Amino acid sequence: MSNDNPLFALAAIISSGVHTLNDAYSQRGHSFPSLTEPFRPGPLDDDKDVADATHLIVAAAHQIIATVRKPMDTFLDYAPAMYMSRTLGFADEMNIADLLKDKPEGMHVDDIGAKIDVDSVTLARILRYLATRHVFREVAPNVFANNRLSSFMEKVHPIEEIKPKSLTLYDGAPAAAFVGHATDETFKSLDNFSSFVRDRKAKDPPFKLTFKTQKTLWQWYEEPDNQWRGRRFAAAMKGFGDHIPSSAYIEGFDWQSLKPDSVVVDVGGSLGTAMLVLVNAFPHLKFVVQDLEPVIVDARKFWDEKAPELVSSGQVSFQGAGNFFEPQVSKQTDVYFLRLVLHDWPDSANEKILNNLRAVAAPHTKIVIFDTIMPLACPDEAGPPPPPFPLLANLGLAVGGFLTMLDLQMLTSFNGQERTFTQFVELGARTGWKFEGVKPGMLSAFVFSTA
Ligand SMILES: C[S@@+](CC[C@H](N)C(=O)[O-])C[C@H]1O[C@@H](n2cnc3c(N)ncnc32)[C@H](O)[C@@H]1O
Repeated sequence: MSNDNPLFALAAIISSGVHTLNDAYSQRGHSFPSLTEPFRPGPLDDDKDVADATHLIVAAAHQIIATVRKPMDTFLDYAPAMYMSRTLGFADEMNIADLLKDKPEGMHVDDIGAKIDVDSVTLARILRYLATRHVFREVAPNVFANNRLSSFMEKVHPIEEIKPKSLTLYDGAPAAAFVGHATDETFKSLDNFSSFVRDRKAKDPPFKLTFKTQKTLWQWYEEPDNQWRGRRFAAAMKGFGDHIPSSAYIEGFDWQSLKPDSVVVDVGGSLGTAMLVLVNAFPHLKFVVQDLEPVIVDARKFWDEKAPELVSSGQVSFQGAGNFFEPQVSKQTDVYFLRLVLHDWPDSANEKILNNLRAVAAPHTKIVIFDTIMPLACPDEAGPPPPPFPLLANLGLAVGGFLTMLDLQMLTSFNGQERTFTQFVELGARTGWKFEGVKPGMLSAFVFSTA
């Protein structure tokens, strides 16, 4: 069987990847987690070899489906993908995963429907749509149970304590938080996606057009009725951040080279979760978490719980007056750190943010930017090494899938974007920052010095 043949080559990638996963788990005395059972954290969840093999399997499996399926069948799947968003959003709103928690035998739709006051026949149709796509399981006719995917949407609070729209509803529940965020404010914003893209002069993103506001998403989250949504967004961000290995932050910059008591300012830091990694690894440094005031209120609470001793010793401090479009209040800082900040804004806004930092920089100041690098779907000399034939250069759904989704999410919510390597370097050059190097990864670390 020739591996020049795309179908055989894809099948071989899947087969070899499955062997890698199986070997990795059996060497640890485990079997690969079952899709049927609820999610439990496992010893290899963050293992790099497992992640690499998984990427290849996912990229190849998706490509083999696109190859063998009749084109019309693929469009019948892709075009109505909104039902996936809507049914997931519904399951989250109705806390169905929480209702099914610890019930391996499942619940009949009559009982679920009675609990959430929804017609059981319609409910069965919704849950069957999801179960067909491996979210929930239909264990007997009209009886549904959690599986590995649906259980991952459980919230932390017991079902009887869940109150819709409460501030802490999504704390510690990143999957539910992401589902809620994507299927609520983002999904609604898509009503104006096409008109925004077709209007070449448009500055206001679909989000502003849909919600008829001049506020940014961040300012909108500060409104009393939306604060729970802002907190939900922070929970989703934290979940994403937790998937980035600590080594990415530790190795992304030569922190050890900084003198004792050097100051690192986390600009637009939200809760400052990235600083939690750095403060433990580099206790000779001081850290300041900067954001808008309401966010800093939450950040203080987060640190008071996680590491109160670092707050009382002054090693970690907070600045609520950290609007990055105003002159920077922490002047001549050693390092300004920006994680997933620049992708929220168009180039013009990024120029203001970086110019404001440049205006108060000392000659030795560095900026460290953690953001994604947008990979192309075709071979690219500036990109990562090419994957095995016939996979797409960005590994299709496995890697490019997330990044292209995030890029459109940024466009929809903020008129922001994920940027290519060259776009970052040029942005620095336009704002007085000289590119020094990049450490590529799930989040890449760009280092710039004063030009
Ligand atoms: C995508 S989040 C990234 C948060 C954090 N850096 C992280 O990686 O978890 C962007 C952050 O920018 C903050 N932000 C938005 N507008 C801001 C402004 N004008 N000044 C300072 N921070 C702002 C938001 O509150 C939010 O916490």
